[in-house]
Amino acid sequence: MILAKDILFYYEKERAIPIPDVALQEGEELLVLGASGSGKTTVLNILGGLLRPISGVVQIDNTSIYELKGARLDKFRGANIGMVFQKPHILAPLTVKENLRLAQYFSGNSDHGLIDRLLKDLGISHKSASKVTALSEGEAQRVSIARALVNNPKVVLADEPTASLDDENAEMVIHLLKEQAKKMRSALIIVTHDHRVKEHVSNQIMMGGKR
Ligand SMILES: Nc1ncnc2c1ncn2[C@@H]1O[C@H](COP(=O)(O)OP(=O)(O)OP(=O)(O)O)[C@@H](O)[C@H]1O
Repeated sequence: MILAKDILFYYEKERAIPIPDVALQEGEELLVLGASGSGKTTVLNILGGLLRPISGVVQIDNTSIYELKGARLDKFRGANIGMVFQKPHILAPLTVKENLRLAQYFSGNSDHGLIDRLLKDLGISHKSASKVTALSEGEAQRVSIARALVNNPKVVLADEPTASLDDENAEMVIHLLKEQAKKMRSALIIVTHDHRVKEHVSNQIMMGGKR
């Protein structure tokens, strides 16, 4: 489902960032832990097709994503990879539902029933016509989860999804992320330094090599 192997990456040649090999099947989960600056965001961006490695392979569903160029890579990403960030990346002038429809539109997907199902499962159906500026942080992060899942992706990648949330919302967001990824049989990778997440995902690796 997602495989990363023998990745070499650096921003400056003399300081390579060690990138762990990853191999997850559908429905499996992985937590990548590490101190600030250890390279967690870097690894997630490499896995998500946003940052081309110097060498090595990233395969999603048997496609070597960095063999795809430009628009083909963008299209593949939209259809197969869902991303959740620390702060929700959703478009402020649009409503919740418009944001989700737009994400589907860019992937040529018109499964509007899935949008309704996700909003219901995530407990935000009543916010579907709200502008995203009118949402609480926990609600906005639930919209981000819906947006990440709206194209039924093979892989969901979450970068510090709980960092700006209080304990109650952090717990809910992790629970919902796991539950929805499992329901779609998506592989789920969360990178974080938030220790509240540790007890929720047993498959863990530490950036820098410790396990
Ligand atoms: N665009 C860049 N150019 C040069 N160096 C960078 C760039 N982005 C990140 N770095 C450096 O690469 C290293 C890894 O950064 P990265 O953001 O992946 O770490 P992180 O573990 O996600 O950190 P944090 O938990 O603080 O977000 C850091 O030393 C950082 O300063």
